[in-house]
Amino acid sequence: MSKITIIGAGSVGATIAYTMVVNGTASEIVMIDINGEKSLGEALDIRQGTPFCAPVSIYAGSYEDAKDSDIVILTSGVARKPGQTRLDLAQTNVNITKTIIPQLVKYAPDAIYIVVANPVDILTYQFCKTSGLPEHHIIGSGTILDTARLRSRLSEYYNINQQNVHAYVFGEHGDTSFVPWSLANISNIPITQYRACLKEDKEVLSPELVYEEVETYIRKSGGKIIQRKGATFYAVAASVVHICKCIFSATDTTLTVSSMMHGEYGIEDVCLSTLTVVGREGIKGKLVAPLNEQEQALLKKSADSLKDVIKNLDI
Ligand SMILES: NC(=O)C1=CN([C@@H]2O[C@H](COP(=O)(O)OP(=O)(O)OC[C@H]3O[C@@H](n4cnc5c(N)ncnc54)[C@H](O)[C@@H]3O)[C@@H](O)[C@H]2O)C=CC1
Ligand SMILES: CC(=O)C(=O)O
Repeated sequence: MSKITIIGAGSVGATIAYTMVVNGTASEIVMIDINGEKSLGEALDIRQGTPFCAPVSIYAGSYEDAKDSDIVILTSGVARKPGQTRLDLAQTNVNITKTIIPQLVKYAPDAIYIVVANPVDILTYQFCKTSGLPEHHIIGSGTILDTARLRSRLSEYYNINQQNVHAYVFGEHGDTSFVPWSLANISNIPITQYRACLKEDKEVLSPELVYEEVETYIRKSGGKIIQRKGATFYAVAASVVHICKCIFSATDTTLTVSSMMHGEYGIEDVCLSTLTVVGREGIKGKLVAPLNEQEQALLKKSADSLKDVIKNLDI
């Protein structure tokens, strides 16, 4: 038996719920939204497809229904408008989260929390600082989505299975994110050497991969999708459901998710994404993977940029 509560039944919350039902991720899913009609409608629509899925109870509820949840997912908030940065959203969504935290802490004090609403690193920090819950139970989805975008882009470029691509996006889920290319490899071959190892396909891969272009593509992906269809929700839903699966499977898994820094890479008192081990109890630890000097400086820059935002917020 596994119970998940989703706060916010908008595009992201509803798509997470749907993805979970189709994947059989949980046996009970509660959807809570300030707009009760919306959560009722979404839960009903998803429920009517359940005869074709693994048994699941999915319903719209109130905070009381979050009781005994294993995982609570926070997607409530205002979404980015075209042209708006994630940080522009900060105080608005901090204020929304402020009203929600006391109710969640009251009914689901033992749950593992996954923060998805933006700006995700700031809201994860707010959750850590103000909820009183253990930090290892608070996970921001962070750059798991950016990492998925990177892996899918590299797999397209090299025409290779995404699962063979091991590359990560670190830092803020936002404009100061970056790829530590020194860690990136395909099937254990450092990415810088991979092209030279290819025998037949080199000509279809020209021009050569330009790392900066890939990073820009990743950073701009969310904004470009929002411009085209108004919101992003499929890839983030797949990413969040993957985090839940890692938790339920109790198999320790490395993910780039956001959590409180405590001196790793000399950074503290801010939440951002580095390689993190996630297991049944939430965050099990962080891997301080070796970064070169330039990468360490980029991580520090990302942390400083988040701290600059935090100091101007009323959390
Ligand atoms: N971390 C990530 O990788 C991603 C984060 N997001 C973020 O997720 C959030 C949700 O995005 P969408 O679902 O597209 O937005 P949406 O506008 O479709 O849904 C937000 C939902 O939150 C609800 N809500 C607002 N205030 C609430 C409150 N006080 N209590 C309960 N529910 C409340 C609204 O009624 C609405 O149904 C946004 O902040 C967005 O930027 C979106 C995509 C990726
Ligand atoms: C909306 C957002 O944060 C993203 O798609 O990256």
